[in-house]
Amino acid sequence: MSGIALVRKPGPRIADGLVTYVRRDPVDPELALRQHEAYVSALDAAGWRPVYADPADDLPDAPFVEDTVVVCGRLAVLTRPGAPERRPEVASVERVVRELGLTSVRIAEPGTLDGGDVLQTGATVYVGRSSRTNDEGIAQLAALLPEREVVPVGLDGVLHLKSAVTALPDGTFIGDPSRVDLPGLLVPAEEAGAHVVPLGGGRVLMSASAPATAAMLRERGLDVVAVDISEFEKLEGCVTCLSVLIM
Ligand SMILES: NC(=O)NCCC[C@H](N)C(=O)O
Repeated sequence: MSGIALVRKPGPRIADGLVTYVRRDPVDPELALRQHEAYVSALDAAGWRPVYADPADDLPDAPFVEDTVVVCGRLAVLTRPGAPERRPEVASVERVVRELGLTSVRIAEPGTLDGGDVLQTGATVYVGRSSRTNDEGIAQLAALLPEREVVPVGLDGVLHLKSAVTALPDGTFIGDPSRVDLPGLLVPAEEAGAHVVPLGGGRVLMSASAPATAAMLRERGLDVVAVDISEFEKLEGCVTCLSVLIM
């Protein structure tokens, strides 16, 4: 597999990132930076060349780049994040996607959309109706992707759709049926086991905090690469939200 991994380094204010559904735990910015480097190295080793958005050290949640852009083929849909304090993250991501030659379009007020709510699999795009993503944002995304079927999904008690469910390379959903309104879920052994980044072929990236789920997926024949992202998990981040993979 070869493509680009859009990422952004965490800054010194990472510990001030938003928390919504979890209690605030202290975050170590130095450790976060080292974990981020290892995360990027794992993507690079799997053939995803890192491209960095400009540092945004005054924006604590800026390393969670996934929320700012949804890439579908050569189209980059710049989001309008549901949390107003995250909206200034988008401009620098717009510059990068333009430099990469993607066509960029945007979600406009009063729509809100976080990329963490968007799960693409085949020709279907599932979008979580969350505290960050509203119906107007979902309608705008659907209008921007006329060749895809956009399916809204109800959520309960989680930040984003992909906090609760992702898709394995064969299209099987892995996630928590008590949190997300989707049928036929493979239930992970740990909460973080719901977060899988397909890296190409049978290889997937997962958090080191889901070892039993990793074992389960290895049993299914997948090649699991695990990375420790504890500092980002304290801020409700997961392996999916730290990058946007672009073919
Ligand atoms: N896509 C994601 O799961 N993003 C995680 C964002 C975490 C950040 N602290 C936030 O609340 O926006």
